[in-house]
Amino acid sequence: RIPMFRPLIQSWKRLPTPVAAHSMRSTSNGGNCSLKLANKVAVVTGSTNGIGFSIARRLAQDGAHVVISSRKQQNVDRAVATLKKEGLGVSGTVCHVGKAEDRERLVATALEHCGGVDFLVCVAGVNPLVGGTLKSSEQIWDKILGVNVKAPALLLSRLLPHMENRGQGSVVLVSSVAAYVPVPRLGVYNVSKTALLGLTKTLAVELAPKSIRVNCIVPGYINTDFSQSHKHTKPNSHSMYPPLLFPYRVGQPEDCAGLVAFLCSPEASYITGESIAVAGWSPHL
Ligand SMILES: NC(=O)c1ccc[n+]([C@@H]2O[C@H](COP(=O)([O-])OP(=O)(O)OC[C@H]3O[C@@H](n4cnc5c(N)ncnc54)[C@H](O)[C@@H]3O)[C@@H](O)[C@H]2O)c1
Repeated sequence: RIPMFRPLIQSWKRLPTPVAAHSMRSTSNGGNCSLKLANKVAVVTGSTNGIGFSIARRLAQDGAHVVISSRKQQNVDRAVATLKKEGLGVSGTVCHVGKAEDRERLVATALEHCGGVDFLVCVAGVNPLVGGTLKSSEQIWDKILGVNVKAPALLLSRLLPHMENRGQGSVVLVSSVAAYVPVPRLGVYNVSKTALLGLTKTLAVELAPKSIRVNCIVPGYINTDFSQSHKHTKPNSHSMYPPLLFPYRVGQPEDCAGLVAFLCSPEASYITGESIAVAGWSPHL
């Protein structure tokens, strides 16, 4: 009825209903057939450490083949070896997401090993400067926006034809609560993570006709190397940060991984354009 929504409605008709999603789980196809992401392929950027590694492990535990990537070969080798030892289906390649040739190699690796891609999870993110927005050089702006915002969109544009071929797909971006409550001295980083909320909404609308869902997770303080190096931004250590509702514990990478696994699963087949906080806190309060 409303022309703007017609492509969305048409594409939703092609998404599996909850009943169809349930029957997908009982499809018999190899040893992992009972796992909800069996026969699926996931590309995860920034996945040799921290939140990305935990997401890679969880998607693989749920039956997906996961293509691991980050900037250094030795880190990729270590992450792949660790997960293979756990009996999980993973492969890997070096990919600095800010480099076009690395993004091409990541796409090529996924296609070579797996023949297609169902999920893209963009975890890689940087904050090379602790300082105010207006004190940031053009180089800093380019680096932070290039890696955190532009790279997920450019990588997805290369993967899109291969995701479309699979019939349906799921993309998950990784923002930060700094998008809702700017952390003082993380100026441009705050801006980049806010931009990801907008990118999520725009891509969700643009890709719905292709049956690809786009959602965003919004971590709070999660215990990783990255957060250790930004300790001064920890909640409750700064009066401007919103109070945690679960002050007795710190967020763990696995808290993010569980949500990503859900967003990629058939159970989330009617969810798109959402940004969900994993923060022991909610921006809706
Ligand atoms: N840890 C937190 O408290 C927290 C909170 C909010 C958001 N985040 C976001 O979560 C994401 C992951 O953070 P983390 O805490 O797991 O960090 P981490 O430092 O533990 O891991 C980051 C991973 O990204 C990789 N990486 C960094 N730059 C890259 C690049 N240019 N190309 C490819 N890979 C790259 C690293 O090699 C590493 O594997 C980031 O986008 C970060 O902004 C983290």
